[in-house]
Amino acid sequence: MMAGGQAWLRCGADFPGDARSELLVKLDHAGIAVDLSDGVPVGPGVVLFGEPTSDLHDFLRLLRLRQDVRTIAVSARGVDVECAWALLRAGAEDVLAWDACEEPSSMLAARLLRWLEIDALLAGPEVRQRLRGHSRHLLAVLRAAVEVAKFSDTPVLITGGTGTGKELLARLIHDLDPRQPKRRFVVCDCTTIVPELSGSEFFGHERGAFTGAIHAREGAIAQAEGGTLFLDEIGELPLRLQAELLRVVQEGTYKRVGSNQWLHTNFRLICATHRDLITEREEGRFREDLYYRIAGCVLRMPALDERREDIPSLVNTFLEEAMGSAAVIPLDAAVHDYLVARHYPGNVRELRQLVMYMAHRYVPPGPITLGTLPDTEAAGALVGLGEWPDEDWERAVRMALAHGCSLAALRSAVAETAYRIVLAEEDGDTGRSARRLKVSQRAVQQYLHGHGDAMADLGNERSL
Ligand SMILES: Nc1ncnc2c1ncn2[C@@H]1O[C@H](COP(=O)(O)OP(=O)(O)OP(=O)(O)O)[C@@H](O)[C@H]1O
Repeated sequence: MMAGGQAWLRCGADFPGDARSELLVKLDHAGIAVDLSDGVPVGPGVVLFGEPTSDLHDFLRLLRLRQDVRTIAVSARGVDVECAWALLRAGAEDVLAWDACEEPSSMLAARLLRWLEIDALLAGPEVRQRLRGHSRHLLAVLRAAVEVAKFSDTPVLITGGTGTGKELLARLIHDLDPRQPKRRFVVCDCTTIVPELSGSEFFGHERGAFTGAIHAREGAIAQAEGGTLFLDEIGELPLRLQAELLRVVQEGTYKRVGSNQWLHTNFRLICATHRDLITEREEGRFREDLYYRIAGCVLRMPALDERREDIPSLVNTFLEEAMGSAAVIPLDAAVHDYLVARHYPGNVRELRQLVMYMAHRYVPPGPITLGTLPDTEAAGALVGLGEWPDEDWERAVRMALAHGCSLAALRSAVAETAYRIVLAEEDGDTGRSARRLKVSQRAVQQYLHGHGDAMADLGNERSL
């Protein structure tokens, strides 16, 4: 028996018992321990159902809120396409019909084993010590990155704003690449490419190829042979060089500038850009054929504002880095709340610089207090408050009113959203959430209780 790990299984009363038993035997043979309890699922798992009821959809929606859960929904009989899409939208990662598959239990075991392998890598130091954060958005990207690194050599396109960690992610994909022996990770910044040198940075050149080419030189493509070529800011590459790069990616051949000899090459290509290449393509600034060659797998690094729950652990990481100690220095509650709520146009890089500055101003002992923040931050905080509620807020309220929403329903929708956001950002800690929401801890617990009940009910096989 091979070591597989643990998965969960929930089974509706209308799913055939013999199929369920067959699956349990298969998972056992694959080395997967199965959690059949009524508790809240953790990790990868399977929900077996006869009819796609609204309870099933609610169950999937609740699971989707948990970043560590991935679900395959399996119907006893064929599901129509519309129903399959609805289940995917609700939160399932895959939908199968038991009676339409040749070996459904083998398929499920193989998929769960793959997910368990990815989760084990995600939890390992190679990933966790480099890219900090545990938000749903970040974990989804990391999972996809681990999968493409380990199980394919597809070209990867990483998109996202400045400072979101695109280069960090590219290096991770290179390091997880199982190809042996390990070759180089070569970075080529497309903003620094000089078109007049005909891409000599990429292709290399022969001696005398252009004025100033005193010696022959290897380009980035030759240096990346057998390894990874990381083309940063690919959206800035001039159109003429895009055509030359296309041939390299398509045919695996290139010529050094000033040479007639075709050379063969083989490397993993990872590109990054802060631009929207689809718009660039539509507006004629980026070649469509090149886009499809480089975008085998597109990974979007989320902005820090989309994953505020990662801010406390990033702050700790940067404080440790700045102070050279593993001891966690407590943040004053006001500093914590300010850092979590602040807007970060420069994303993680901006947060890192801010924390580095605070570490340098901090005088121990005791927590880090508001006075440690740069003076410019206080001015920014006031501007932020003055601008709220803003146009987006008004538009949302107007829409809700236009749909006939009552004031009571609006109030409860706002409260519901605020509870959800703060609980996610505070990792479910009711004390900290209560403090931020300025309500009693009991109120937060009651909110959770209402939702927890739904989760427990839906986790119960009798209710499916
Ligand atoms: N998840 C993370 N955990 C720890 N540090 C991070 C994380 N994401 C980004 N950083 C840090 O933020 C900084 C910017 O990261 P990186 O250079 O990878 O971003 P980028 O998206 O490539 O930026 P740019 O587009 O401006 O080149 C680096 O100091 C990096 O270490």
